Amino acid sequence: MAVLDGSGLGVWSWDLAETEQWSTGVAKLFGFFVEQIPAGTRYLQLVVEEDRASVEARFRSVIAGETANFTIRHRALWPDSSLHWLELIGQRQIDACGQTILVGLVRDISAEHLQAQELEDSQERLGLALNSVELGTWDWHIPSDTLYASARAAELQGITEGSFHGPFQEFFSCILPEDRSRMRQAYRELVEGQRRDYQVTYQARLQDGTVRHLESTARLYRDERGAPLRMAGIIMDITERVLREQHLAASEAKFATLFQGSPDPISLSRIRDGAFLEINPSFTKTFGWPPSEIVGRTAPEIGFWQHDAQRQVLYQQLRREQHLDSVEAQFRTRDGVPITCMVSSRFIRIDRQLCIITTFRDITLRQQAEAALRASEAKFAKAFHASPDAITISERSTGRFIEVNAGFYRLTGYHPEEVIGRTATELAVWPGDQRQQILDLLARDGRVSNWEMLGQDRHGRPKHIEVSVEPIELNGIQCMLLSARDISMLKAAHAQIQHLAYHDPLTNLPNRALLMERLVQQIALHKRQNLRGALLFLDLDHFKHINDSLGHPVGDSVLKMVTRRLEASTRREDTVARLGGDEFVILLTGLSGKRSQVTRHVRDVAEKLRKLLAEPMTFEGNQLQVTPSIGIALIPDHGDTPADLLKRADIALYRAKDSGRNATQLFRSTMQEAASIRLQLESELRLALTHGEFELFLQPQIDSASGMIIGAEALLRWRHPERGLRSPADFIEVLEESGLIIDVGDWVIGQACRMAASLLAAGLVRTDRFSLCINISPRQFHQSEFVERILAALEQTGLPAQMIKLEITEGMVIQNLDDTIAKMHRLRRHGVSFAMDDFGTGYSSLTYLKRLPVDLLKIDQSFVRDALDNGNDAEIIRAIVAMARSLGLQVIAEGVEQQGQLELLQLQGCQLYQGYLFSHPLPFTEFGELLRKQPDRPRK
Ligand SMILES: Nc1nc2c(ncn2[C@@H]2O[C@H](COP(=O)(O)O[C@H]3[C@@H](O)[C@H](n4cnc5c(=O)[nH]c(N)nc54)O[C@@H]3COP(=O)(O)O)[C@@H](O)[C@H]2O)c(=O)[nH]1
Repeated sequence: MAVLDGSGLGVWSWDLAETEQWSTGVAKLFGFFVEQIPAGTRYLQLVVEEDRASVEARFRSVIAGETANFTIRHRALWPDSSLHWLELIGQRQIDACGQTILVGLVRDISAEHLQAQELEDSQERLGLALNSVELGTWDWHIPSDTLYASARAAELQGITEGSFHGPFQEFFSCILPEDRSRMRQAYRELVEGQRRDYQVTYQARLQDGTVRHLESTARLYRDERGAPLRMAGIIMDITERVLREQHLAASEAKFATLFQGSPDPISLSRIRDGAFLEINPSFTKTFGWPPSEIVGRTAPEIGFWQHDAQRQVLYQQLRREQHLDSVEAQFRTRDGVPITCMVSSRFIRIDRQLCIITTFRDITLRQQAEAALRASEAKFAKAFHASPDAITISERSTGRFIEVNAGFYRLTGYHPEEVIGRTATELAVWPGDQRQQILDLLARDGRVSNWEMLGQDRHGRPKHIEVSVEPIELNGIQCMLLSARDISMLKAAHAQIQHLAYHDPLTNLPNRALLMERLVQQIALHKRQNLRGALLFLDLDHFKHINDSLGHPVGDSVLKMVTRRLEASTRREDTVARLGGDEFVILLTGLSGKRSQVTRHVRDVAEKLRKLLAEPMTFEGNQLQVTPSIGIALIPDHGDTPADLLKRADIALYRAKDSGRNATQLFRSTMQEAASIRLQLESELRLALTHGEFELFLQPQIDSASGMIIGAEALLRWRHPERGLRSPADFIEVLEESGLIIDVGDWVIGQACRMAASLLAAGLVRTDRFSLCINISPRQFHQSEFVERILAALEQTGLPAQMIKLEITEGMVIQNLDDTIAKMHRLRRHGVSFAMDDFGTGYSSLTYLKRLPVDLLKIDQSFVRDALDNGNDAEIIRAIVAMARSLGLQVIAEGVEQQGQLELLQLQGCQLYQGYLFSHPLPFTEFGELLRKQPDRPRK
């Protein structure tokens, strides 16, 4: 007992007969010496009042036999008022007397209790702290797979009945499958020592179906062998944070999408140093800088702003107002192109840096468009007021004038102030329903272009107007912009042109075009009505002579007189037309009856006309007589097209002329054949030129005094593939009439020059002793570039100009004397000389011969032919020779076939000659041979 007392323990016993025994130790444990405890003091009396009932209840339950052993903890208030915790560990026993007693050992557990209390307090505080941050705790005993989780942890895991005690799997059963493997992996790594801490986030699906985001952090404890023993950790609800982060991420994604996808340029720049942090693709597209060239640099560095002062002003405004909204500013692109933008800016904090986000809207094009619009409006106003045309703007519905220009005054005589507010109807500028017509056209086509109308001015004077109308909208009112041009003069001019196009200016008769139109109509009409008609093709015999000898004014008067006579003797329904020159056509229409009757009638008319025209005319006191030749074609007998009828009347006319002129001739089909043959010849000649069937023969010209060849005449030959060599006498006329003589003549000139140049080069001739005569046709000579052609041929062949002599005829000269003389002089200046061919057969006028720069006269062979028998011809030869001598000209006779003719010529003083007597025209090589045989031929 003393041992127990010494160790601070006491022994207490209580027999239920009310006797309690205390050891000294027990008394001490209650703060007394044992002798201080009065006899009969009960254990319960020393227990603090608050614990007494529970201690007693416990005793009673033991006594009642509910349990044999008991441990009771209670407080005891010591006499010094200090409170102590005691533990009574006892037992129900049966003593020797067979009585039930309670025996117990008492010890002071105040220190233990305090410790436990402190632990409890500390746990409570921890619990409170964890609860306050809503953390749950868990502790897993790994070997036994027993997990303890706080109520909060359990609640977070979706377990609602307070704290959890059970297997690990059960606790974490609510984790979504996709997170489980991550948790396992983290645990594995923890166990394997790859990581020190275990921290996983996962999602737990709660019973109501909602998902909660949780984060669990834990530590692993190992036993002394290092095997996993325990894992303890906390669970935290991070749902709000995750959702916030997700929201933030979504918002950032949205921002990034907007930033990247914005059609407007956006930049993000840092306030601290003004450096660009980011730009979007549209910025690059608009301003040209890629991010790599701009990020980290400032606007002034890259020269972004056109005016740095503007940048500073706007920055101050942004600071003041905290925003900039659609402010206009001027920038420059990477290439220095100025751009105007509307900018909007905001401050924004990114990564704890204060930045400015700015959006730009390029309005350069808009501004340009606006400027263009303003310019266009100004131009329109200028064009409106300065236009020579009358321009009006009027309301479409009412016709009221809103604006008119000065041109309107010029057109109508109305001043703008008299017009504005009034309608076209009131002013009667568009008589009738013409305005309505315009409106209808406008409704149908959307616009009116070049529409001809008849307007009138304020005095009622009619005007031909051409209008164009465009619909326009002015201040929401549908209007029309009408421009009107006075085309009265144009119309008159057009009518005049039309008249001129269809009439001959000299006689005012219908011309060929009008005749052809009328013919077309009449042919159709006659066909329908089974009528007949006739075409009389008429020309004046030798009219050219009148023109040439009496001059063009007289010729014109003759033509006018002929016109008057023709018009006077034909019906109104007939047409008298002039085709040109002295060619007239009379179209007789509406003839009925048999062909023979009509033929007779037409012949009579033609004969009457012939006689009428053949009557003398008096001009300025001089009497003149012209006779016509008339060819007749019957409609429809001689053709059903204008061209056929005209051609056949022409053929008949040709025949009338052929038969001696001053005659009328009705077309017959046999005449057509002759015309066809001529046509055939023309086409063959055309081919002959392209096929190279033409040749030049040379006929020597002789000086009878020396017997030497002093020149030659180049004469054309056609080597026909079937008909052999043909003389130009057979075809020269066709060449002339068809115009082919131009091309053939060119060939002749070129070939003659080549031949002469070749003879010269061969040393067969000398420049000063030989000239080659080339026949020139009237048509050739009258080409405007005739001189140039001759000179070109000389240049191409290198032939000295004095070696050619151009043969012209009197008729050719007389057609246009001044032009002829001018051309001859131009060629003469280059050394070309001229021979007058067939002299004596035409006018042989001394007057013009004196003016012409001719060198040689050729006596026509017709005089030479009969000179021996006909004294008259011999006399003519003598006169020509005398004339040549007096004019200082050379003279040569052609067609000399007989020695007698030559002697006569020599007797008359003509030494030079050409003719079969000496030689026929020869091919080039033979002519060369002839030259070679000359006794005194020039040496090279
Ligand atoms: N525009 C061109 N006219 C040319 C050209 N070549 C010839 N002609 C002209 O053709 C007409 C016919 O010429 P052609 O048949 O050659 O007759 C010429 C001589 O062959 C012929 N002649 C010469 N000597 C005699 C003779 O002794 N007796 C005789 N009966 N005839 C003879 O005379 C014609 C030459 O005449 P002319 O020109 O008047 O000197 C004729 O008008 C040629 O001019 C040509 O290239 N271009």
